[in-house]
Amino acid sequence: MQFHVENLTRTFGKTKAVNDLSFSFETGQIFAFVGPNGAGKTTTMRILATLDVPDEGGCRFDDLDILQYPEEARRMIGYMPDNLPTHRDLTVHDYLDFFARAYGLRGRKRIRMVEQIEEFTNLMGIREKMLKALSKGMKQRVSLARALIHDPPLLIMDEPAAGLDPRARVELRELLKALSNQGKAVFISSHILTELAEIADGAVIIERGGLLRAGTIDQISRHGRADNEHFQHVAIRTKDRNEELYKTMLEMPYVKQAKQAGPYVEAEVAGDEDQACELLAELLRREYRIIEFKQVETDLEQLFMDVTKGDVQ
Ligand SMILES: Nc1ncnc2c1ncn2[C@@H]1O[C@H](COP(=O)(O)OP(=O)(O)OP(=O)(O)O)[C@@H](O)[C@H]1O
Repeated sequence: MQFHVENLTRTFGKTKAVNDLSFSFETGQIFAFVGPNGAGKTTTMRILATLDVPDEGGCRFDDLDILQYPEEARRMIGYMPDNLPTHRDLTVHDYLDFFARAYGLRGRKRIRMVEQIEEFTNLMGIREKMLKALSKGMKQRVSLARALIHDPPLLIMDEPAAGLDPRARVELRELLKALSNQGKAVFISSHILTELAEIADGAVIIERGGLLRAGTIDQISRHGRADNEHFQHVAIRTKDRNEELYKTMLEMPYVKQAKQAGPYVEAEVAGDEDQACELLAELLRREYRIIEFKQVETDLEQLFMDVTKGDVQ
C-alpha cells in the first residue's frame, strides 16, 4: 500500500504551517519526518491521521482519498501523538481493552489481540499497573500498544523518542524494525536524527512548512543526479601526508567533493566501483602510504546536515 501526501497546505491565521507539501512512502518502509521546531511536522501528521483538514491539497492511501473517506482511512492508521495517555485511574490492560472494544474487536479475538500487543510491546509484566504509576518510557509503550491495537498498515508517530532514556530508545528502535519487518509503514517525526539514522529507509525533510527533500535515502543522496550517474563515497587514511592527500584529491577530475574528517580524507568519486579502484591505484602510484581505504555508506544524519546547510545541490 502506498501513502501519498499531495500539495498539502495548512494555514493558521498568518502562519503557513504547511506549504505545498508532497511526498510518498509505502508499507514495509520506515520514513523519518525531520525538521526543526515549528517546521510543520505535527500539523502534517495530524492531517494524515484525519484529525485536521488542510486548506489545500490532500492525502491518498492507494486510491482512497482520506479527506473524503476519513472513517475508512482511520482503520488503516495507528496514530501516536506527542502527548501520553492521561486516563490516570485505569490499568494498562483495561486501557488497551477499552480501545480494542472501541475498534469493534469482540470476544476471543479481542482478548487474543490485546494479549498479543501487550507481549509485543513488552507490557505483560505491568498490565495490572495503573497508568498514573507508569514511567515515561512505560507510557510510551502503552501509547504504541494503543496505536497498534487494530493492526493498522500505517503507524504515525510524533516524536516518540523525546524524553526516553538510552535503553528505552534502543527498545523503541527494535520495535520499529519489527513492525516494518511485519510489513507496516512507519512514519516517525523527530528533530534528533541520531536515533532514526540507523533504521530509516527514507526521509522527508522540511523547513518552515516547505519540503527540502523527500524519498529513500538513496533517492535523497542522488538528488539532482541522473539515475545512471553513479557515485562512490570513500574514506582514506594515510600514514602521513594527510594534508597533501586532501589537495591531491581535489585535483583529480573524477573526485567531485573532498573533505577532511578526523584522520580521514573523505571523497565522492564519480563512477562505479572500478573508478574507486582506479583512485586507489593512482594514490599508490603517487607513493601515498595508505592504511585504510573504505567505502562509506550514506548516513541519514550527514545527509540532513548537508541538506539543511545547502551543501547538497
Ligand atoms: N492550532 C494552531 N493554531 C495556530 N498556530 C498553529 C497551530 N498549530 C500549529 N501552529 C503553528 O504552525 C507551525 C507549525 O507547527 P507544528 O506543531 O506543526 O510544527 P512541528 O514541526 O511539529 O514543531 P515541533 O518540532 O516543535 O513539534 C508553528 O509555527 C505553530 O506555531
